[in-house]
Amino acid sequence: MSESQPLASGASPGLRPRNPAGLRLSALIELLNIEGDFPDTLLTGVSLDSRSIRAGDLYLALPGMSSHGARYAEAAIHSGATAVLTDPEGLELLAESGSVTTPVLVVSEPRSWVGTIAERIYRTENPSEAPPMQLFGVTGTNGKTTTSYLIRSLLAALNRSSGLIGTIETLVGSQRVASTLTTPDSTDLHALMAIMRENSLDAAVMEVSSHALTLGRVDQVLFEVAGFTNLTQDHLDLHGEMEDYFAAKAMLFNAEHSGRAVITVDDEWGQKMAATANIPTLTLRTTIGTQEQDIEHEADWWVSTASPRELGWDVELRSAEHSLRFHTSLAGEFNVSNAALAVLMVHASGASIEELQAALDQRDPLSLQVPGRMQLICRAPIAVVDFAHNPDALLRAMKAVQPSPESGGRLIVVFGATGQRDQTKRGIMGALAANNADVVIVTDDDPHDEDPGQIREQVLAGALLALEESTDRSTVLESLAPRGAAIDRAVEMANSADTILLAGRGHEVWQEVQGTALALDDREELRVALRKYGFTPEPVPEIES
Ligand SMILES: CC(=O)N[C@H]1[C@@H](OP(=O)(O)OP(=O)(O)OC[C@H]2O[C@@H](n3ccc(=O)[nH]c3=O)[C@H](O)[C@@H]2O)O[C@H](CO)[C@@H](O)[C@@H]1O[C@H](C)C(=O)N[C@@H](C)C(=O)N[C@H](CCC(=O)O)C(=O)O
Ligand SMILES: Nc1ncnc2c1ncn2[C@@H]1O[C@H](COP(=O)(O)OP(=O)(O)OP(=O)(O)O)[C@@H](O)[C@H]1O
Repeated sequence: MSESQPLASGASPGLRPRNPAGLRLSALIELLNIEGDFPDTLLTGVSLDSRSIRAGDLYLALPGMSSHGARYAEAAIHSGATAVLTDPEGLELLAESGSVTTPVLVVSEPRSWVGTIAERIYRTENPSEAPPMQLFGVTGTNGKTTTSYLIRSLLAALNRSSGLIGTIETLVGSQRVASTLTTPDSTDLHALMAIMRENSLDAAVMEVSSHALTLGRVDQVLFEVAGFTNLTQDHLDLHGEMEDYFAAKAMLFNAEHSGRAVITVDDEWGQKMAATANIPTLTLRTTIGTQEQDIEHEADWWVSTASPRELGWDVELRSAEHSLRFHTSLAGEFNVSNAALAVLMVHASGASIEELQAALDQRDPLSLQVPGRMQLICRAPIAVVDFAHNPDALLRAMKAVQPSPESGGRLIVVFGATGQRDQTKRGIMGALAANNADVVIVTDDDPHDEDPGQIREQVLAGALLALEESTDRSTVLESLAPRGAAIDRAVEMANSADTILLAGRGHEVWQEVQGTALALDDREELRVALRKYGFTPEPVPEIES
């Protein structure tokens, strides 16, 4: 690859509100209930990352997993921080360096104060100029991004403006910033919400990751409606066990964080989530074709029919009293679930059935392209780029594009696994691919600092084991890197009846290898290869990522 750039790890969106109320240092000392005799000053911003500090900010020097923020206090002060809040370990580090001259406040658990402090500093000075917004929070292993885009589009069809905070991008009024995290740090999040209020947006739609819930990134954020998609294996590097992963997600369905919930109860985790939630909850069953007699009060709403139309679906969503019909252009049964959840979350926020039905009929708001999510790049062969990067998503994406036996086409899958993340999913994904595709090309995803060859070996080992155990599969297995070469190989092997699925990277345009970001966009690599072998890709959408 010719293009590369150093990674801006921990970089924040860096956007700030115009008129934050700020917080006096004396008021902060009172809030924290600590001693401190410093000249008073108004803190006008706050960050826990020295690289995004501005003049007049409070720098939060927190302990992290790889370092302690106190090590960056000098840089923060150089950038204009007027005070530092840290823990006793941070104080020791500052004393060792001896160069910090600004007021230093010390509490035992500074992380638990981040949300409160950020919320206070970024409160809008004159609330009448910034009316409150409705907040929507979506959590779950898969489907957060897609559901968030669908909610935003449905709100627009109801003439309600909204901002978006998620994996792909942050949309604030007319500004669009590429995201580095799914849910930003609490300090950035409160700043973004303040900007959205200043822009008089009616609502904000946000993805809430389990990392965010665990690390307190959504502290002091009260969602009007929280939604749950599903829970399947991922992120066990952080959470260890599925039970802990569940417990992290469950924090959202608590009165401290949310007013109401819509919970998909297709699997046992969803049912457990609904049983655990201590807020008013609507439950949703999205297994296609569920009938009223099957459901026996197990869910408030269910998908009674979903009929394929082109690549998407015509859907009927029912409750004991009501029904809603909608169309979505999104491929894959899982997108019926995402669309149904989006519709019910907007309903739970106050939109009536009649209003919703009119908007769904007149504006077709659930038909859109989410960048890198089941994105159709070519029709012959069918070539799709998808963000599936965990076992459940990969299986569902393969099922969604599986050629019919009559077509005579094969399914060719290209994917890899991320380095320095949940290693246990690698072999599982290899086995799933071997059992569901005709050709599997194992390649690199984001290896981060791990040896990419070793990651490929682990994926391949799972695939080989699955084939050994199978009596009737003759899947072709290849391992090829770099990723561009694997994509080229997939297209070289394809004929126009085949289907190619590039899974794992979706909208991503940089591949992280040993601290360097290499330019790599699956969609572009695929288009280049398709043209090279004489196929015709679809036109490139106006905004792709
Ligand atoms: C595992 C994890 O979430 N780590 C996050 C965490 O890092 P950390 O607390 O361990 O921080 P550290 O690197 O030890 O540094 C200590 C402190 O020094 C600060 N620092 C560090 C360097 C510097 O130059 N200046 C500076 O001030 C850091 O901001 C931090 O406060 O706090 C940092 C600052 O808030 C985050 O940037 C960092 O996210 C990293 C980049 C990350 O990749 N996180 C991913 C795994 C993540 O959060 N993903 C989820 C879910 C994605 C999904 O669902 O697929 C997400 O919401 O994005
Ligand atoms: N409801 C769903 N159930 C299972 N898989 C899904 C669902 N929705 C989407 N997927 C799959 O998961 C991939 C990621 O989808 P999406 O970006 O909407 O989820 P996400 O929760 O935001 O993911 P991440 O947290 O990794 O950003 C999709 O590309 C698709 O393969």
